[in-house]
Amino acid sequence: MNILLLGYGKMGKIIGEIAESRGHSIAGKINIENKSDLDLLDPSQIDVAIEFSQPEAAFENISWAINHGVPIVVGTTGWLDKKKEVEALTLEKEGSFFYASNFSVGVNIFFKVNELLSKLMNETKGYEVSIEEIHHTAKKDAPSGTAITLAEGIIKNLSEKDSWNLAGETNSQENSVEITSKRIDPAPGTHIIRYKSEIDDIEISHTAHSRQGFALGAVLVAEWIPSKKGVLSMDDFLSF
Ligand SMILES: NC(=O)C1=CN([C@@H]2O[C@H](COP(=O)(O)OP(=O)(O)OC[C@H]3O[C@@H](n4cnc5c(N)ncnc54)[C@H](O)[C@@H]3O)[C@@H](O)[C@H]2O)C=CC1
Ligand SMILES: O=C(O)C1=N[C@H](C(=O)O)C[C@H](O)C1
Repeated sequence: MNILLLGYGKMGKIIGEIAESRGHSIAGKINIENKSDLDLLDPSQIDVAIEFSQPEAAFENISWAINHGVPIVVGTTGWLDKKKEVEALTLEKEGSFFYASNFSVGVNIFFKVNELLSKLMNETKGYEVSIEEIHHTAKKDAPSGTAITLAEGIIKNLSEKDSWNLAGETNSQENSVEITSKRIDPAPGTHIIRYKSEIDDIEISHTAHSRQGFALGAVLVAEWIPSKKGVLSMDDFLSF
């Protein structure tokens, strides 16, 4: 396949290496400095775009791909206020748009464990839930996209919670899941869910040892997406 990399930073570089090692070609490597090169590309020669850039850039890149009929796999976090707009554009243009806050298989298993635990905790009184995420200091958004997905999984199942907030924010309320974001180098991504009570604590965590799992997941989805249409997610891709 011919793969366009929208964003060629830490993630884009690893994704490019994995894609080439699996026999794919790189149609272009777009960064902030050369983003006008997008206009020089022939979209009909691109099988799929993989977007790992930064929060302010994602919407424009995604719109470019959908408007040019290029299926797009998006890993950038921190732009979700525009997701509904992207979904509407995807349906209007009959395009293919895939977003995941986290492409690693391990984290997607962790998402399921989080949902199961929150269902069990909904039947149990006396525990207060919270989320902690730890990432490298170059990360631009907080909380992480993964922490938001975890909070959404809890809110879906725990009847006493209907929102989330960042620790220290003034909108903190009893019905809100508190998320603490820590920035410590070189952490590629750690997420911890805690249920605390006077009697005991229950804790589950996922720790990425490198960016390899995120990058491989994005390439595997890119190989899968060209024959698919619509607004897609890890639930469509994974069989569990
Ligand atoms: N969903 C997932 O599994 C994962 C998501 N991420 C997310 O991916 C994004 C990128 O992460 P990193 O590679 O670590 O960041 P990075 O800062 O190393 O790279 C971002 C790159 O985007 C480029 N960029 C800026 N504006 C652009 C534009 N208009 N068009 C194209 N490229 C542009 C920058 O030049 C930079 O090279 C972040 O939002 C991060 O949270 C990171 C790891 C896993
Ligand atoms: O910025 C990162 O590095 C990561 N971002 C994603 C997120 O915001 O959840 C995924 C992963 O944790 C690494």
